[in-house]
Amino acid sequence: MTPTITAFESSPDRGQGLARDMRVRWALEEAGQPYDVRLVSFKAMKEPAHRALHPFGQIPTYEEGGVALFESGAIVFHVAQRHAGLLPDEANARARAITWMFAALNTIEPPIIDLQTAKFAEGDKPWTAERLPLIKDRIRARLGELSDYLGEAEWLDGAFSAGDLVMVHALLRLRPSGMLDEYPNLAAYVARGEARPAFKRAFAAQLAVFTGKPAT
Ligand SMILES: N[C@@H](CCC(=O)N[C@@H](CSCc1ccc([N+](=O)[O-])cc1)C(=O)NCC(=O)O)C(=O)O
Repeated sequence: MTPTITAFESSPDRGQGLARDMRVRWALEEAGQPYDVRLVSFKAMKEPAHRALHPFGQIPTYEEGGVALFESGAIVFHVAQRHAGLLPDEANARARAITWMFAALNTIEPPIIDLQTAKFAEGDKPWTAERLPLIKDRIRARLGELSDYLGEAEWLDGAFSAGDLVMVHALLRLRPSGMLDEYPNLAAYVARGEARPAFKRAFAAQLAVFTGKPAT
Protein backbone atom coordinates (compact mmCIF):
# COMPACT_ATOMS: atom_id res chain seq x y z
CA MET A 1 0.00 0.00 0.00
CA THR A 2 1.34 3.46 -0.91
CA PRO A 3 1.96 5.64 2.15
CA THR A 4 0.69 9.20 2.39
CA ILE A 5 2.81 11.86 4.06
CA THR A 6 1.89 15.44 4.95
CA ALA A 7 3.94 18.49 3.98
CA PHE A 8 3.64 22.27 4.00
CA GLU A 9 1.17 23.67 1.48
CA SER A 10 3.56 26.62 1.29
CA SER A 11 6.92 26.14 2.97
CA PRO A 12 8.44 29.23 4.64
CA ASP A 13 11.83 28.32 3.10
CA ARG A 14 10.27 28.43 -0.38
CA GLY A 15 10.89 24.72 -0.92
CA GLN A 16 14.63 24.72 -0.16
CA GLY A 17 14.54 21.35 1.56
CA LEU A 18 14.71 22.53 5.18
CA ALA A 19 11.24 21.41 6.27
CA ARG A 20 11.26 17.98 7.87
CA ASP A 21 9.03 16.25 5.32
CA MET A 22 12.27 16.37 3.32
CA ARG A 23 13.71 13.59 5.55
CA VAL A 24 10.73 11.36 4.96
CA ARG A 25 10.74 11.99 1.21
CA TRP A 26 14.49 11.27 1.11
CA ALA A 27 14.13 8.03 3.12
CA LEU A 28 11.30 6.81 0.86
CA GLU A 29 13.37 7.65 -2.21
CA GLU A 30 16.42 5.80 -0.79
CA ALA A 31 14.13 2.83 -0.17
CA GLY A 32 12.69 3.08 -3.68
CA GLN A 33 9.19 3.45 -2.29
CA PRO A 34 6.48 5.57 -3.95
CA TYR A 35 4.45 7.86 -1.72
CA ASP A 36 1.55 10.31 -1.90
CA VAL A 37 1.58 13.77 -0.34
CA ARG A 38 -1.24 15.63 1.37
CA LEU A 39 -0.41 19.32 1.57
CA VAL A 40 -1.49 21.08 4.76
CA SER A 41 -1.90 24.80 5.45
CA PHE A 42 -0.68 26.30 8.70
CA LYS A 43 -4.33 26.75 9.70
CA ALA A 44 -5.36 23.18 8.86
CA MET A 45 -2.36 21.81 10.83
CA LYS A 46 -3.93 23.10 14.03
CA GLU A 47 -7.42 21.73 13.37
CA PRO A 48 -8.81 18.51 14.92
CA ALA A 49 -8.57 16.42 11.76
CA HIS A 50 -4.80 16.92 11.51
CA ARG A 51 -4.26 16.85 15.26
CA ALA A 52 -5.78 13.38 15.25
CA LEU A 53 -2.64 12.44 13.30
CA HIS A 54 -0.18 14.82 14.93
CA PRO A 55 -0.91 15.82 18.58
CA PHE A 56 1.36 18.87 18.18
CA GLY A 57 -0.29 20.13 15.01
CA GLN A 58 2.76 19.85 12.74
CA ILE A 59 4.09 18.09 9.64
CA PRO A 60 5.31 15.56 8.62
CA THR A 61 2.96 12.69 9.33
CA TYR A 62 2.92 9.26 7.69
CA GLU A 63 -0.10 7.05 7.05
CA GLU A 64 0.00 3.58 5.56
CA GLY A 65 -2.65 0.91 5.98
CA GLY A 66 -3.50 0.87 9.65
CA VAL A 67 -0.51 2.84 10.90
CA ALA A 68 -0.37 6.62 11.40
CA LEU A 69 2.91 8.13 12.60
CA PHE A 70 4.42 11.52 13.38
CA GLU A 71 8.00 12.62 14.25
CA SER A 72 10.29 12.66 11.21
CA GLY A 73 12.90 10.48 12.95
CA ALA A 74 10.32 7.83 13.82
CA ILE A 75 8.97 7.83 10.27
CA VAL A 76 12.47 7.48 8.80
CA PHE A 77 13.10 4.59 11.20
CA HIS A 78 9.77 2.97 10.22
CA VAL A 79 10.72 3.14 6.53
CA ALA A 80 14.25 1.91 7.29
CA GLN A 81 12.92 -1.08 9.24
CA ARG A 82 10.77 -2.20 6.33
CA HIS A 83 12.96 -1.58 3.31
CA ALA A 84 16.59 -2.15 2.43
CA GLY A 85 18.99 0.70 1.85
CA LEU A 86 18.82 2.67 5.10
CA LEU A 87 20.02 0.38 7.91
CA PRO A 88 22.67 -2.38 7.83
CA ASP A 89 21.52 -5.98 8.24
CA GLU A 90 24.34 -6.80 10.66
CA ALA A 91 22.97 -6.26 14.17
CA ASN A 92 25.84 -4.25 15.67
CA ALA A 93 26.23 -2.00 12.63
CA ARG A 94 22.44 -1.51 12.61
CA ALA A 95 22.48 -0.51 16.27
CA ARG A 96 25.26 2.03 15.60
CA ALA A 97 23.37 3.50 12.66
CA ILE A 98 20.30 3.93 14.89
CA THR A 99 22.55 5.53 17.51
CA TRP A 100 23.57 8.13 14.94
CA MET A 101 19.87 8.84 14.20
CA PHE A 102 19.36 9.64 17.86
CA ALA A 103 22.59 11.66 18.01
CA ALA A 104 21.42 13.76 15.06
CA LEU A 105 18.01 14.38 16.64
CA ASN A 106 19.06 14.66 20.29
CA THR A 107 22.56 16.14 20.29
CA ILE A 108 23.17 17.95 17.02
CA GLU A 109 19.71 19.30 16.08
CA PRO A 110 18.64 20.94 19.38
CA PRO A 111 21.33 23.67 19.49
CA ILE A 112 20.71 24.32 15.77
CA ILE A 113 16.99 24.77 16.45
CA ASP A 114 17.93 27.08 19.32
CA LEU A 115 19.65 29.32 16.77
CA GLN A 116 16.63 29.30 14.46
CA THR A 117 14.35 30.10 17.40
CA ALA A 118 16.58 32.94 18.58
CA LYS A 119 16.74 34.39 15.08
CA PHE A 120 13.17 33.98 13.90
CA ALA A 121 11.06 33.86 17.05
CA GLU A 122 13.04 35.89 19.56
CA GLY A 123 14.93 38.34 17.36
CA ASP A 124 13.09 41.28 18.91
CA LYS A 125 13.81 40.31 22.52
CA PRO A 126 16.28 42.48 24.45
CA TRP A 127 18.32 39.48 25.57
CA THR A 128 18.72 37.82 22.17
CA ALA A 129 21.87 39.79 21.25
CA GLU A 130 23.50 38.58 24.47
CA ARG A 131 22.23 35.00 24.04
CA LEU A 132 23.17 34.48 20.36
CA PRO A 133 26.94 34.05 20.98
CA LEU A 134 26.21 31.44 23.64
CA ILE A 135 23.98 29.51 21.26
CA LYS A 136 26.60 29.67 18.50
CA ASP A 137 29.32 28.49 20.89
CA ARG A 138 27.20 25.46 21.80
CA ILE A 139 26.68 24.66 18.12
CA ARG A 140 30.40 25.07 17.38
CA ALA A 141 31.26 22.76 20.28
CA ARG A 142 29.11 19.99 18.81
CA LEU A 143 30.20 20.64 15.22
CA GLY A 144 33.84 20.47 16.31
CA GLU A 145 33.29 17.11 18.01
CA LEU A 146 31.35 15.76 15.04
CA SER A 147 34.02 17.04 12.65
CA ASP A 148 36.76 15.37 14.71
CA TYR A 149 34.81 12.09 14.75
CA LEU A 150 33.99 12.07 11.03
CA GLY A 151 37.49 13.07 9.91
CA GLU A 152 37.77 12.24 6.20
CA ALA A 153 35.25 9.37 6.29
CA GLU A 154 32.52 9.33 3.67
CA TRP A 155 29.71 8.49 6.10
CA LEU A 156 29.41 8.26 9.90
CA ASP A 157 29.84 4.51 10.25
CA GLY A 158 30.66 2.56 7.09
CA ALA A 159 27.92 2.60 4.45
CA PHE A 160 25.38 5.43 4.14
CA SER A 161 22.54 4.91 6.60
CA ALA A 162 19.45 6.55 8.08
CA GLY A 163 21.86 7.97 10.67
CA ASP A 164 23.58 9.94 7.90
CA LEU A 165 20.24 10.92 6.37
CA VAL A 166 18.98 12.51 9.58
CA MET A 167 22.38 14.02 10.39
CA VAL A 168 22.82 15.60 6.95
CA HIS A 169 19.33 17.06 7.09
CA ALA A 170 19.87 18.43 10.60
CA LEU A 171 23.12 20.09 9.47
CA LEU A 172 21.45 21.55 6.36
CA ARG A 173 19.47 23.91 8.61
CA LEU A 174 22.82 25.51 9.51
CA ARG A 175 23.85 26.33 5.96
CA PRO A 176 22.16 29.79 5.86
CA SER A 177 24.13 30.77 9.00
CA GLY A 178 27.49 30.07 7.32
CA MET A 179 28.62 28.08 10.36
CA LEU A 180 28.73 24.78 8.46
CA ASP A 181 31.48 26.15 6.20
CA GLU A 182 33.70 26.66 9.24
CA TYR A 183 34.08 22.83 9.20
CA PRO A 184 35.12 21.86 5.64
CA ASN A 185 34.78 18.12 6.23
CA LEU A 186 31.22 18.59 7.52
CA ALA A 187 30.33 20.84 4.59
CA ALA A 188 31.70 18.16 2.23
CA TYR A 189 29.77 15.46 4.14
CA VAL A 190 26.52 17.38 3.70
CA ALA A 191 27.32 17.96 0.02
CA ARG A 192 27.78 14.19 -0.43
CA GLY A 193 24.32 13.69 1.03
CA GLU A 194 22.84 16.30 -1.32
CA ALA A 195 24.59 14.62 -4.28
CA ARG A 196 22.72 11.37 -3.72
CA PRO A 197 20.13 10.73 -6.46
CA ALA A 198 17.48 9.97 -3.81
CA PHE A 199 18.12 13.34 -2.13
CA LYS A 200 17.84 15.11 -5.47
CA ARG A 201 14.53 13.41 -6.26
CA ALA A 202 13.17 14.28 -2.81
CA PHE A 203 14.37 17.90 -3.07
CA ALA A 204 12.87 18.31 -6.55
CA ALA A 205 9.53 16.93 -5.35
CA GLN A 206 9.42 19.27 -2.36
CA LEU A 207 10.46 22.27 -4.46
CA ALA A 208 7.79 21.44 -7.04
CA VAL A 209 5.16 21.90 -4.32
CA PHE A 210 6.37 25.47 -3.86
CA THR A 211 6.92 26.37 -7.51
CA GLY A 212 3.82 24.55 -8.70
CA LYS A 213 5.88 23.05 -11.52
CA PRO A 214 6.02 19.23 -11.82
CA ALA A 215 9.27 17.72 -10.53
CA THR A 216 11.25 16.67 -13.62
N1 LIG B 1 10.16 16.84 16.02
C1 LIG B 1 9.27 17.01 14.89
C2 LIG B 1 9.23 18.47 14.52
C3 LIG B 1 8.22 18.74 13.42
C4 LIG B 1 8.27 20.18 12.99
O1 LIG B 1 9.02 20.99 13.53
N2 LIG B 1 7.46 20.50 11.98
C5 LIG B 1 7.45 21.85 11.45
C6 LIG B 1 7.95 21.84 9.99
S1 LIG B 1 9.58 21.23 9.90
C7 LIG B 1 10.44 22.59 10.70
C8 LIG B 1 10.78 23.67 9.73
C9 LIG B 1 9.87 24.67 9.42
C10 LIG B 1 10.20 25.63 8.47
C11 LIG B 1 11.45 25.59 7.87
N3 LIG B 1 11.78 26.58 6.89
O2 LIG B 1 13.00 26.74 6.62
O3 LIG B 1 10.88 27.21 6.35
C12 LIG B 1 12.34 24.61 8.19
C13 LIG B 1 11.99 23.63 9.11
C14 LIG B 1 6.03 22.37 11.49
O4 LIG B 1 5.08 21.64 11.25
N4 LIG B 1 5.93 23.67 11.79
C15 LIG B 1 4.62 24.31 11.79
C16 LIG B 1 4.15 24.52 13.20
O5 LIG B 1 4.84 24.05 14.14
O6 LIG B 1 3.11 25.16 13.36
C17 LIG B 1 9.73 16.14 13.72
O7 LIG B 1 10.95 15.89 13.64
O8 LIG B 1 8.90 15.72 12.90
